[in-house]
Amino acid sequence: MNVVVFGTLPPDQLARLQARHQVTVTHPKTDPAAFEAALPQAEGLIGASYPITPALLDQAPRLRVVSSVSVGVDNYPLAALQQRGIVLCHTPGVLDETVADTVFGLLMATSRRMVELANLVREGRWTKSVGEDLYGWDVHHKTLGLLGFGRIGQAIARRAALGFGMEVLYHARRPVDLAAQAPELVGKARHTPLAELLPRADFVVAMLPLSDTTRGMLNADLFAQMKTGSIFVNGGRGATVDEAALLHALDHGPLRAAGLDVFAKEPLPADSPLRTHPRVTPLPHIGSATAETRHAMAALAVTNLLQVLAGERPSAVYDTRQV
Ligand SMILES: NC(=O)C1=CN([C@@H]2O[C@H](COP(=O)(O)OP(=O)(O)OC[C@H]3O[C@@H](n4cnc5c(N)ncnc54)[C@H](OP(=O)(O)O)[C@@H]3O)[C@@H](O)[C@H]2O)C=CC1
Ligand SMILES: O=CC(=O)O
Repeated sequence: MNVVVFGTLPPDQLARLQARHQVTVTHPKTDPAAFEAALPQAEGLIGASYPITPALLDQAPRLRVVSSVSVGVDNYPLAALQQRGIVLCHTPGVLDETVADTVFGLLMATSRRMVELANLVREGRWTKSVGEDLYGWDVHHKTLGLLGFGRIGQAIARRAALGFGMEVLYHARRPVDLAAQAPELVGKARHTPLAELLPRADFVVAMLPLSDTTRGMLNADLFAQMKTGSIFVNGGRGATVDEAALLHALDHGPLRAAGLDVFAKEPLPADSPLRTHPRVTPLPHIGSATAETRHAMAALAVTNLLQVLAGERPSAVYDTRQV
């Protein structure tokens, strides 16, 4: 069958596809015409970081499966896929611990001002012991408020509660049955209404998917409810945050600082104030970007695609009826 890769796969994973199917590798960000030219024959699509629109699906009448090399599915038109009976696969689970490491690292780097102080050393400004003006703030034994308590949120909670002695409050639409899903967090993480979580948390970490229900969810009202001097970290999706409201909360309170791995527009535009804000630690969307984890994601995405084209149930299918 005809498989179209959009983006790059590791050579061994590309070879798995080529052993079974006719494969066309395209790079739609730099050559959208070549990608679109391959769509009419495509039975499978595999790739990441490129929005697949209903108009693109219209050009792919033979398409049976879209396999994303990501866990987030906000680049895909869920209703249009559902209507056309096209299976959507993604990569849950294999990246949880790596993303949790990144997000917790970003939280620590932001609170302890590590990037700012590393720059001080690099720029030859380390001339004496740092004074009060450059002190950071403790992380251990503080209160963490998690927005989103799924696979990755729970992995962050384990680091916070079991490693750093933090109290963990979380917000999700439904409480999680900890005894069944995360017994190590029983008594250590608590489903908490936002009205209680936001004023109590020293660190608010958003680990939310982007959907119709979360777009712009972190708005001026929510930032205004956060504790004075708290730190906001976003590891989910940039568009869950109203960035103007975030900047206002940094400049006029209550936020002390923010650590951001994701932005409403990526790469971050040159004129975004978040790029140079002195109390923002920005990262270029590197949550899962380790050699091991990116390879595991590609391998799972290839497995998913091969399974669907073989008429089997894929290892990780996304239910496109979800919101
Ligand atoms: N920075 C990076 O590199 C990475 C970012 N991500 C992002 O992280 C997201 C989360 O991944 P993962 O943990 O695997 O996803 P899960 O689906 O396991 O968890 C999602 C969590 O968000 C909650 N949630 C969803 N909608 C709402 C809502 N409207 N209000 C409150 N809570 C909500 C869910 O609970 P409930 O449904 O009960 O509300 C659940 O707790 C991904 O979708 C992706 O966008 C993922 C990997 C890497
Ligand atoms: O942002 C990364 C993902 O896997 O989703």
